Amino acid sequence: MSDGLKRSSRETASPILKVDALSLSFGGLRALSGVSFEVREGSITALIGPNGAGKTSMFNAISGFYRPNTGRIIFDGEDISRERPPSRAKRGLARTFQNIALFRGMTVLDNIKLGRHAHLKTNVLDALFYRGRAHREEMELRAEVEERIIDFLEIQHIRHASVGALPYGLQKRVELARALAMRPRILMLDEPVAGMNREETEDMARFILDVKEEWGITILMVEHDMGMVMDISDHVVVLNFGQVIAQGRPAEVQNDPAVISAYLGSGDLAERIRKTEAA
Ligand SMILES: Nc1ncnc2c1ncn2[C@@H]1O[C@H](COP(=O)(O)OP(=O)(O)OP(=O)(O)O)[C@@H](O)[C@H]1O
Repeated sequence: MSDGLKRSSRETASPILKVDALSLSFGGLRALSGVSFEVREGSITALIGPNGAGKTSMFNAISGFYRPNTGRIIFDGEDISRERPPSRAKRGLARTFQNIALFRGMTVLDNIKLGRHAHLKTNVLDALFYRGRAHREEMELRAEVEERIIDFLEIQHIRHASVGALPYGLQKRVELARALAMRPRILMLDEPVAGMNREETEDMARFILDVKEEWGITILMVEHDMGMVMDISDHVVVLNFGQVIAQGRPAEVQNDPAVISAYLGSGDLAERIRKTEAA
Protein backbone atom coordinates (compact mmCIF):
# COMPACT_ATOMS: atom_id res chain seq x y z
CA MET A 1 0.00 0.00 0.00
CA SER A 2 1.35 3.44 -0.86
CA ASP A 3 2.02 5.99 1.88
CA GLY A 4 -0.74 8.18 0.53
CA LEU A 5 -3.30 5.40 0.71
CA LYS A 6 -2.16 4.43 4.20
CA ARG A 7 -2.52 7.99 5.37
CA SER A 8 -5.95 8.49 3.88
CA SER A 9 -7.31 5.23 5.36
CA ARG A 10 -5.87 6.28 8.74
CA GLU A 11 -7.59 9.62 8.49
CA THR A 12 -10.96 8.07 7.75
CA ALA A 13 -10.60 5.42 10.50
CA SER A 14 -13.16 5.86 13.25
CA PRO A 15 -12.08 7.06 16.67
CA ILE A 16 -11.51 4.27 19.18
CA LEU A 17 -11.28 6.82 21.98
CA LYS A 18 -13.01 10.17 22.40
CA VAL A 19 -12.36 12.60 25.21
CA ASP A 20 -15.26 14.99 25.37
CA ALA A 21 -15.14 18.34 27.24
CA LEU A 22 -13.28 16.86 30.18
CA SER A 23 -12.45 18.97 33.22
CA LEU A 24 -10.60 17.93 36.35
CA SER A 25 -9.69 19.94 39.45
CA PHE A 26 -7.55 19.25 42.48
CA GLY A 27 -9.05 21.48 45.16
CA GLY A 28 -8.87 24.94 43.66
CA LEU A 29 -6.42 23.96 40.93
CA ARG A 30 -7.85 23.23 37.49
CA ALA A 31 -5.59 20.60 35.97
CA LEU A 32 -7.81 20.05 32.90
CA SER A 33 -10.32 22.43 31.46
CA GLY A 34 -12.81 21.34 28.78
CA VAL A 35 -10.37 19.04 26.99
CA SER A 36 -11.67 17.31 23.85
CA PHE A 37 -9.75 15.16 21.38
CA GLU A 38 -10.02 11.87 19.50
CA VAL A 39 -7.70 8.93 19.02
CA ARG A 40 -8.22 7.26 15.65
CA GLU A 41 -8.09 3.49 15.51
CA GLY A 42 -4.70 2.27 14.29
CA SER A 43 -2.93 5.58 14.93
CA ILE A 44 -0.09 6.70 17.11
CA THR A 45 -1.40 9.77 18.91
CA ALA A 46 0.91 11.80 21.13
CA LEU A 47 -0.13 14.02 23.99
CA ILE A 48 2.50 16.68 24.52
CA GLY A 49 2.87 19.94 26.43
CA PRO A 50 5.19 21.73 28.84
CA ASN A 51 5.62 20.55 32.45
CA GLY A 52 2.39 20.80 34.42
CA ALA A 53 0.24 21.05 31.27
CA GLY A 54 -2.05 18.23 32.44
CA LYS A 55 -0.80 15.23 30.44
CA THR A 56 -0.50 12.81 33.36
CA SER A 57 -3.83 13.98 34.76
CA MET A 58 -5.38 13.25 31.35
CA PHE A 59 -3.83 9.77 31.28
CA ASN A 60 -5.09 9.05 34.78
CA ALA A 61 -8.57 10.23 33.85
CA ILE A 62 -8.63 8.00 30.74
CA SER A 63 -7.43 4.92 32.59
CA GLY A 64 -9.85 5.61 35.45
CA PHE A 65 -7.46 6.52 38.28
CA TYR A 66 -8.86 10.05 38.48
CA ARG A 67 -12.55 10.88 38.35
CA PRO A 68 -13.14 14.01 36.20
CA ASN A 69 -15.52 16.71 37.42
CA THR A 70 -17.27 16.99 34.07
CA GLY A 71 -16.95 15.54 30.58
CA ARG A 72 -16.99 12.05 29.10
CA ILE A 73 -14.62 9.37 27.93
CA ILE A 74 -16.00 7.29 25.08
CA PHE A 75 -14.22 4.05 24.27
CA ASP A 76 -15.31 2.16 21.17
CA GLY A 77 -18.62 4.06 21.14
CA GLU A 78 -19.44 3.44 24.80
CA ASP A 79 -19.30 5.91 27.66
CA ILE A 80 -16.79 4.47 30.16
CA SER A 81 -16.53 7.61 32.31
CA ARG A 82 -18.00 5.90 35.37
CA GLU A 83 -16.08 2.63 35.05
CA ARG A 84 -13.28 1.65 37.39
CA PRO A 85 -9.76 0.95 36.07
CA PRO A 86 -10.12 -2.89 35.99
CA SER A 87 -13.27 -2.68 33.82
CA ARG A 88 -11.49 -0.32 31.44
CA ALA A 89 -8.54 -2.71 31.32
CA LYS A 90 -10.90 -5.58 30.47
CA ARG A 91 -12.25 -3.57 27.56
CA GLY A 92 -8.72 -3.37 26.16
CA LEU A 93 -7.22 -0.22 27.63
CA ALA A 94 -3.68 -1.00 28.81
CA ARG A 95 -1.07 1.41 30.09
CA THR A 96 2.49 1.75 31.27
CA PHE A 97 3.68 4.19 33.91
CA GLN A 98 6.18 7.06 34.00
CA ASN A 99 8.10 5.30 36.76
CA ILE A 100 8.40 1.65 35.90
CA ALA A 101 5.77 -0.36 37.79
CA LEU A 102 7.15 -3.89 37.61
CA PHE A 103 7.68 -6.53 40.29
CA ARG A 104 11.44 -6.15 40.57
CA GLY A 105 12.06 -9.39 42.49
CA MET A 106 10.22 -11.49 39.91
CA THR A 107 11.45 -12.79 36.57
CA VAL A 108 10.70 -11.16 33.23
CA LEU A 109 8.41 -14.04 32.26
CA ASP A 110 6.42 -13.89 35.52
CA ASN A 111 5.96 -10.13 35.12
CA ILE A 112 4.65 -10.67 31.59
CA LYS A 113 2.28 -13.41 32.80
CA LEU A 114 0.85 -10.94 35.32
CA GLY A 115 -0.20 -8.72 32.43
CA ARG A 116 -2.91 -11.26 31.70
CA HIS A 117 -4.61 -10.86 35.07
CA ALA A 118 -7.04 -8.32 33.56
CA HIS A 119 -8.74 -11.16 31.70
CA LEU A 120 -8.64 -13.79 34.45
CA LYS A 121 -11.97 -15.01 35.77
CA THR A 122 -12.49 -13.76 39.31
CA ASN A 123 -16.06 -14.86 40.00
CA VAL A 124 -16.20 -17.98 42.23
CA LEU A 125 -18.78 -19.77 40.04
CA ASP A 126 -16.75 -18.96 36.96
CA ALA A 127 -13.65 -20.31 38.68
CA LEU A 128 -15.49 -23.55 39.57
CA PHE A 129 -16.77 -24.15 36.06
CA TYR A 130 -13.83 -22.69 34.22
CA ARG A 131 -12.02 -26.00 34.02
CA GLY A 132 -11.25 -28.73 31.57
CA ARG A 133 -10.71 -28.09 27.90
CA ALA A 134 -11.64 -24.40 27.80
CA HIS A 135 -9.22 -23.72 30.62
CA ARG A 136 -6.43 -25.69 28.94
CA GLU A 137 -7.02 -23.95 25.62
CA GLU A 138 -6.94 -20.55 27.29
CA MET A 139 -3.67 -21.42 29.05
CA GLU A 140 -2.16 -22.58 25.76
CA LEU A 141 -3.25 -19.46 23.96
CA ARG A 142 -1.84 -17.34 26.74
CA ALA A 143 1.53 -19.10 26.60
CA GLU A 144 1.56 -18.64 22.81
CA VAL A 145 0.87 -14.92 23.15
CA GLU A 146 3.58 -14.58 25.80
CA GLU A 147 6.10 -16.32 23.55
CA ARG A 148 5.15 -14.12 20.61
CA ILE A 149 5.66 -11.01 22.71
CA ILE A 150 9.02 -12.22 24.02
CA ASP A 151 10.22 -12.92 20.48
CA PHE A 152 8.85 -9.67 19.14
CA LEU A 153 10.55 -7.52 21.79
CA GLU A 154 13.78 -9.53 21.53
CA ILE A 155 13.95 -10.40 25.21
CA GLN A 156 14.39 -14.19 24.93
CA HIS A 157 17.82 -13.99 26.58
CA ILE A 158 16.49 -12.37 29.76
CA ARG A 159 13.22 -14.26 30.18
CA HIS A 160 14.37 -15.88 33.46
CA ALA A 161 16.30 -12.87 34.74
CA SER A 162 15.10 -10.94 37.74
CA VAL A 163 13.66 -7.62 36.54
CA GLY A 164 15.42 -5.54 39.24
CA ALA A 165 18.82 -6.59 37.91
CA LEU A 166 18.15 -5.40 34.34
CA PRO A 167 19.35 -2.15 32.77
CA TYR A 168 16.72 0.59 32.62
CA GLY A 169 16.07 0.33 28.85
CA LEU A 170 15.30 -3.38 29.15
CA GLN A 171 13.02 -2.83 32.13
CA LYS A 172 10.99 -0.40 30.01
CA ARG A 173 10.79 -3.06 27.30
CA VAL A 174 9.52 -5.62 29.84
CA GLU A 175 6.87 -3.13 30.91
CA LEU A 176 5.79 -2.84 27.29
CA ALA A 177 5.71 -6.65 27.08
CA ARG A 178 3.47 -6.87 30.13
CA ALA A 179 1.05 -4.30 28.69
CA LEU A 180 0.98 -6.22 25.38
CA ALA A 181 0.16 -9.43 27.27
CA MET A 182 -3.18 -7.82 28.15
CA ARG A 183 -3.97 -8.02 24.42
CA PRO A 184 -4.97 -4.35 24.44
CA ARG A 185 -6.91 -2.47 21.81
CA ILE A 186 -5.35 0.77 22.87
CA LEU A 187 -1.97 1.01 24.55
CA MET A 188 -1.27 4.09 26.65
CA LEU A 189 2.43 4.75 27.08
CA ASP A 190 3.49 7.23 29.75
CA GLU A 191 6.87 8.65 28.71
CA PRO A 192 8.12 5.43 27.08
CA VAL A 193 11.63 6.77 26.38
CA ALA A 194 12.17 8.97 29.45
CA GLY A 195 15.68 8.46 30.83
CA MET A 196 16.83 6.43 27.83
CA ASN A 197 19.98 7.02 25.81
CA ARG A 198 19.76 7.61 22.07
CA GLU A 199 20.18 3.95 21.11
CA GLU A 200 17.57 2.75 23.63
CA THR A 201 15.21 5.49 22.41
CA GLU A 202 15.59 4.42 18.80
CA ASP A 203 14.95 0.77 19.73
CA MET A 204 11.84 1.70 21.70
CA ALA A 205 10.54 3.95 18.89
CA ARG A 206 10.92 1.05 16.45
CA PHE A 207 9.06 -1.33 18.80
CA ILE A 208 6.23 1.18 19.23
CA LEU A 209 5.91 1.58 15.46
CA ASP A 210 5.92 -2.21 15.05
CA VAL A 211 3.23 -2.61 17.72
CA LYS A 212 1.07 -0.34 15.58
CA GLU A 213 1.99 -1.74 12.16
CA GLU A 214 2.30 -5.46 12.91
CA TRP A 215 -0.11 -5.89 15.81
CA GLY A 216 -2.64 -3.27 14.76
CA ILE A 217 -2.74 -1.78 18.25
CA THR A 218 -3.65 1.89 18.66
CA ILE A 219 -1.13 3.90 20.68
CA LEU A 220 -1.71 6.96 22.85
CA MET A 221 1.50 8.27 24.39
CA VAL A 222 2.73 11.08 26.59
CA GLU A 223 6.32 11.92 25.73
CA HIS A 224 8.79 14.78 26.18
CA ASP A 225 11.29 13.60 23.55
CA MET A 226 10.13 15.83 20.69
CA GLY A 227 12.33 14.19 18.05
CA MET A 228 10.76 10.82 18.78
CA VAL A 229 7.22 12.24 18.97
CA MET A 230 7.54 14.03 15.63
CA ASP A 231 9.13 10.96 14.01
CA ILE A 232 6.56 8.32 14.81
CA SER A 233 3.24 10.05 15.59
CA ASP A 234 0.32 10.31 13.19
CA HIS A 235 -1.47 12.88 15.31
CA VAL A 236 -0.27 15.22 18.05
CA VAL A 237 -2.44 16.88 20.70
CA VAL A 238 -0.84 19.78 22.55
CA LEU A 239 -1.92 20.72 26.07
CA ASN A 240 -0.98 23.88 27.93
CA PHE A 241 -2.38 24.91 31.31
CA GLY A 242 -4.97 22.13 31.07
CA GLN A 243 -6.33 23.13 27.65
CA VAL A 244 -5.81 21.87 24.10
CA ILE A 245 -3.93 24.64 22.30
CA ALA A 246 -3.29 22.79 19.03
CA GLN A 247 -3.65 19.43 17.35
CA GLY A 248 -2.83 17.93 13.98
CA ARG A 249 -0.04 16.20 12.10
CA PRO A 250 3.46 16.56 13.58
CA ALA A 251 4.57 19.06 10.93
CA GLU A 252 1.48 21.24 11.49
CA VAL A 253 1.81 21.26 15.26
CA GLN A 254 5.54 21.92 15.18
CA ASN A 255 4.99 25.16 13.25
CA ASP A 256 1.94 26.34 15.17
CA PRO A 257 2.68 29.74 16.79
CA ALA A 258 0.65 28.86 19.94
CA VAL A 259 2.72 25.71 20.41
CA ILE A 260 6.01 27.47 19.83
CA SER A 261 5.14 30.18 22.34
CA ALA A 262 3.94 27.60 24.93
CA TYR A 263 7.32 25.91 24.71
CA LEU A 264 9.36 29.11 24.76
CA GLY A 265 9.54 29.17 28.56
CA SER A 266 10.92 25.64 28.62
CA GLY A 267 13.26 25.99 25.61
CA ASP A 268 12.25 26.61 22.02
CA LEU A 269 10.41 23.63 20.50
CA ALA A 270 12.31 23.62 17.20
CA GLU A 271 15.58 23.84 19.13
CA ARG A 272 14.57 20.87 21.29
CA ILE A 273 13.73 18.85 18.19
CA ARG A 274 17.06 19.77 16.58
CA LYS A 275 18.94 18.83 19.76
CA THR A 276 17.27 15.44 20.11
CA GLU A 277 17.88 14.71 16.46
CA ALA A 278 21.53 15.73 16.66
CA ALA A 279 22.23 13.74 19.85
N1 LIG B 1 -2.66 14.52 42.60
C1 LIG B 1 -2.57 15.84 42.44
N2 LIG B 1 -2.92 16.69 43.43
C2 LIG B 1 -2.85 18.03 43.26
N3 LIG B 1 -2.42 18.63 42.11
C3 LIG B 1 -2.05 17.83 41.11
C4 LIG B 1 -2.09 16.39 41.21
N4 LIG B 1 -1.67 15.87 40.03
C5 LIG B 1 -1.36 16.91 39.23
N5 LIG B 1 -1.59 18.08 39.88
C6 LIG B 1 -1.41 19.43 39.32
O1 LIG B 1 -2.15 19.46 38.10
C7 LIG B 1 -1.43 20.17 37.09
C8 LIG B 1 -1.18 19.26 35.91
O2 LIG B 1 -0.24 18.27 36.30
P1 LIG B 1 0.16 17.00 35.43
O3 LIG B 1 1.06 16.14 36.26
O4 LIG B 1 -1.07 16.38 34.89
O5 LIG B 1 0.98 17.70 34.25
P2 LIG B 1 1.97 17.05 33.19
O6 LIG B 1 1.69 17.72 31.91
O7 LIG B 1 1.86 15.57 33.23
O8 LIG B 1 3.40 17.50 33.73
P3 LIG B 1 4.85 16.75 33.59
O9 LIG B 1 5.24 16.89 32.17
O10 LIG B 1 5.71 17.58 34.50
O11 LIG B 1 4.68 15.33 34.06
C9 LIG B 1 -0.15 20.67 37.75
O12 LIG B 1 -0.35 22.00 38.18
C10 LIG B 1 0.03 19.74 38.93
O13 LIG B 1 0.72 20.37 39.98
